[in-house]
Amino acid sequence: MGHTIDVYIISGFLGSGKTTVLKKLVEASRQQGKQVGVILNELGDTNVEQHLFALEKTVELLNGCICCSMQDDLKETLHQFIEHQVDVLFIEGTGVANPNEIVEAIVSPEMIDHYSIQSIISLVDASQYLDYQSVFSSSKEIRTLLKEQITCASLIILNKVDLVADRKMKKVVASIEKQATGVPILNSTFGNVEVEELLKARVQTLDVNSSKCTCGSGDTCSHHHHATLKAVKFTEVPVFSKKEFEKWLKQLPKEVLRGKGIVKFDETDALYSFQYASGHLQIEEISSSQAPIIILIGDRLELTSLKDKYEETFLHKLS
Ligand SMILES: Nc1nc2c(ncn2[C@@H]2O[C@H](COP(=O)(O)OP(=O)(O)OP(=O)(O)O)[C@@H](O)[C@H]2O)c(=O)[nH]1
Repeated sequence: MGHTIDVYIISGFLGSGKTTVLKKLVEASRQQGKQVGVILNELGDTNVEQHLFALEKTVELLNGCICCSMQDDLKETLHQFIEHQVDVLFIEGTGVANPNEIVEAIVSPEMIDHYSIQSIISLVDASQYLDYQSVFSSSKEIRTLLKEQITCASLIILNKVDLVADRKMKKVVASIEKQATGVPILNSTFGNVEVEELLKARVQTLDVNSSKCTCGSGDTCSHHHHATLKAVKFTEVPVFSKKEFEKWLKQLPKEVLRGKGIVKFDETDALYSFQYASGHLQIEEISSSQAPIIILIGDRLELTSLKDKYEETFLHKLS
């Protein structure tokens, strides 16, 4: 048997910190002299984070989820990476991906000799976890999905602990431990855990039909969770003042769980990438030639009213 490519699957709900951890993994592997491959998957048809992995062999799979509707694209991409001769491949699923389905593609007869799964790293947003688990503030689809991501993991990174008080943290940890017995859990802020822990080989033989994965109990995994989680994009983007942009984000309905994109502000000529997750906004200047865009992702989004409100707020600037 020839060269096998080590694979790491990075899973976790919307905004939990997957890309933040992926950057660390890529950097560490590069420093070890490895040829790195990256597969990025987005629900929408645009990736606003491509500038982050400009040095890597990166394939973006857009407009669907590689765990279901894009399984064929994932397989084709896996074939391509065999030709590319990379040493290590990182696969970041969408925030709504079921990692078990990605595993299945990799352990398929045609791939199994070329790839070796090292770890399924699941990010959990400690600041939102209890809300997402609650029947009062979250949908059944989200609860099921979170459970799948947690129970299929070989390592859980409990991220965003900086946003959580100690008492709440205890509840979060107890709940996760109950769902993922024996799976190591590492607390982190901005994915800051020992990189050796992230890169450790934690998957020996992977039985995708093992009872450990809640979704792998049969050969049909229903993907009803994707039906309610949607991405909406705005491509007509005005030049904002930072204040009005923040104000608009803050008033979005609670169904909007995640926002990201590229915007311009009238204070400067620069282009900015923005990330809106866990109710927090982060803005970073970027050098990119991408056109401004705003992407919102959420559960049962009322697309028409979101669009109307956007136009109502910014119409005077758009024309
Ligand atoms: N306060 C805080 N913010 C964090 C932490 N980790 C990541 N973030 C921020 O949360 C936002 C989302 O992080 P990402 O790494 O893009 O999350 P993701 O899981 O890739 O998000 P999706 O694109 O929705 O799949 C970014 O603004 C990050 O800088 C953390 O530990 N604490």
